[in-house]
Amino acid sequence: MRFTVEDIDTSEVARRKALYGPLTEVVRELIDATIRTEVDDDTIREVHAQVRAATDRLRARQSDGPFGVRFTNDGDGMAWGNAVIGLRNAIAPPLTIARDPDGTHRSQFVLGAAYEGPPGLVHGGICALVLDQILGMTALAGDKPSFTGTLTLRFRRSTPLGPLRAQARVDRVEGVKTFVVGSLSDADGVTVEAEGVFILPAWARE
Ligand SMILES: CCCCCCCCCCCCCCCC(=O)SCCNC(=O)CCNC(=O)[C@H](O)C(C)(C)COP(=O)(O)OP(=O)(O)OC[C@H]1O[C@@H](n2cnc3c(N)ncnc32)[C@H](O)[C@@H]1OP(=O)(O)O
Repeated sequence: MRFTVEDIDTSEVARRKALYGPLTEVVRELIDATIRTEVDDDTIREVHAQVRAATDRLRARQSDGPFGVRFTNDGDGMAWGNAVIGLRNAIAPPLTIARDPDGTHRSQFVLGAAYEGPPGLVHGGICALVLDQILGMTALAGDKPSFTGTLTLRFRRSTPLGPLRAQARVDRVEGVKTFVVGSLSDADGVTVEAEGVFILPAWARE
């Protein structure tokens, strides 16, 4: 499992964020444009070649696997490949998840064309993805890992593509198990309710 420490300081983290963040954002836009474009065939073929060439340039030097979750000596966490919050992951919406003083975690975000299931609606698996992340981050206590054991969803009504909110809070802790509840909402209220059991794995227990 790739939890690693990188010997870099906060200013180097900031430099990398400024470098990779805009690249990820433009690739994210490219995904949306690829779904929605109605330009002519020749333009599609030209852009295909340009994107192929750009991809080959990036691949000229790359890591031999996923990004992993890296920490700096200053304790900064870099989950930059994460499918929901990853700074370097263009398929991440991405979510910025804030923690209230009472421990509730919240996020406001927009899901566009890349997250469609039924027409105009968010794919159910994407609802699960977002809720797993926010419930999982809510379950984290200090530097202890916490893995999803069970995630239960109730889809109360369809979730429209567009601006959304998610929130989560710890319901209770029983030994190595943290029970978290949360929801996904649109402007009219809750669309999906979630309950999760997050577990400190045996290999991480003292
Ligand atoms: C800003 C950057 C910061 C960086 C910071 C990192 C950020 C990065 C993001 C973090 C947020 C990630 C949010 C996504 C979270 C995932 O996506 S995690 C990935 C999906 N989950 C998995 O892959 C888990 C796979 N399963 C496993 O690894 C193991 O089965 C588990 C769940 C760890 C449990 O195994 P175990 O440790 O051997 O557990 P075990 O000792 O048998 O049982 C312990 C207790 O749990 C119960 N239990 C066991 N399995 C289950 C289960 N599946 N369901 C319910 N209860 C269970 C047992 O009954 C037992 O209960 P008690 O007897 O204590 O009452």
